[in-house]
Amino acid sequence: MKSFLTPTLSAFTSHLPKTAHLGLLSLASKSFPPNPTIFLPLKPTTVSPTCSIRSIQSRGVHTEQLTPPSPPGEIHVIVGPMFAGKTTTLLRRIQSESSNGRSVAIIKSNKDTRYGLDSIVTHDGAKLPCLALPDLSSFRENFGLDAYDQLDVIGIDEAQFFEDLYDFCREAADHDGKRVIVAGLDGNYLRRSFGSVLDIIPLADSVTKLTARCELCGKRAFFTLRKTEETQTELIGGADVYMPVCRQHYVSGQVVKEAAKTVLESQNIQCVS
Ligand SMILES: Nc1ncnc2c1ncn2[C@@H]1O[C@H](COP(=O)(O)OP(=O)(O)O)[C@@H](O)[C@H]1O
Ligand SMILES: Cc1cn([C@H]2C[C@H](O)[C@@H](COP(=O)(O)O)O2)c(=O)[nH]c1=O
Ligand SMILES: [Zn+2]
Repeated sequence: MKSFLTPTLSAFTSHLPKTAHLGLLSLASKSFPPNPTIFLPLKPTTVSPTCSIRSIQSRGVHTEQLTPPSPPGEIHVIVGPMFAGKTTTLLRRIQSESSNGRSVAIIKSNKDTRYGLDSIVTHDGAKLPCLALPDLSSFRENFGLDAYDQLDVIGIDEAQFFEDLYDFCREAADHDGKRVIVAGLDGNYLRRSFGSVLDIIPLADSVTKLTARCELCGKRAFFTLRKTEETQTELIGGADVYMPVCRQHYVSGQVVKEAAKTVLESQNIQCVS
């Protein structure tokens, strides 16, 4: 049977290097040499159509539906507890893409104000410039429509804070041909799915789950224990509020927290009565 998905239009061009977005790239290269070389925009090569637009139309098929998008992009997801090296891994991959001559940009949530809004910073202090945004849908406009078109790779840090993660990643990779590298927490302090990070797993080319070291025994840590009493899901903080723990110490840590809560509550009741 003949497939309707056979390439038909010259828009199926080879995946070519694009002009770098010099603004961000030159900023980035200050922190991460070597500087990528200048790109010469190459002439797109075309694939001979196997059937014309008219022949498709004459079969009563909407051409817009068949108009091929940009060459397919990719989605790579990096998850794990806090202190596992997610941001470090994201920075390294972005740095490597940039060194290979690709135009890159990094987005983080503007909810995380720990290190200012113009850079993403690891727990070790390594950093790269970024755009801090309330949502991902505002990225194209903030970044500039032309600059967006030239972009090859988009890094997203603190992905758990973006509600529109799924739609953005799907559009950027499937339609706009971008390579999207996403880093975020898969689980919150209660080990429940956090934001939309797990929702994008079915969209992903690759998923990397990193581990930290348990702060109490040094074994591999898969979870993040909140050390404080707060119960809201989103609570910005670092080692002052959270620690990475193994399964055994997550369970015992929660037991200790529950016991402390019970004691405090009973003391409050005694004080009031
Ligand atoms: N309990 C901890 N407190 C502070 N820093 C830590 C702790 N455990 C590990 N680190 C440091 O944090 C680094 C990872 O930082 P980062 O890439 O920002 O992690 P993530 O983005 O996963 O939170 C590790 O290489 C280590 O040096
Ligand atoms: C577990 C957990 C974390 N957060 C916050 C705390 C930090 O601001 C970020 C995670 O940063 P990292 O780069 O992964 O170290 O998320 C939260 O709001 N709620 C939680 O349950
Ligand atoms: Zn442990």
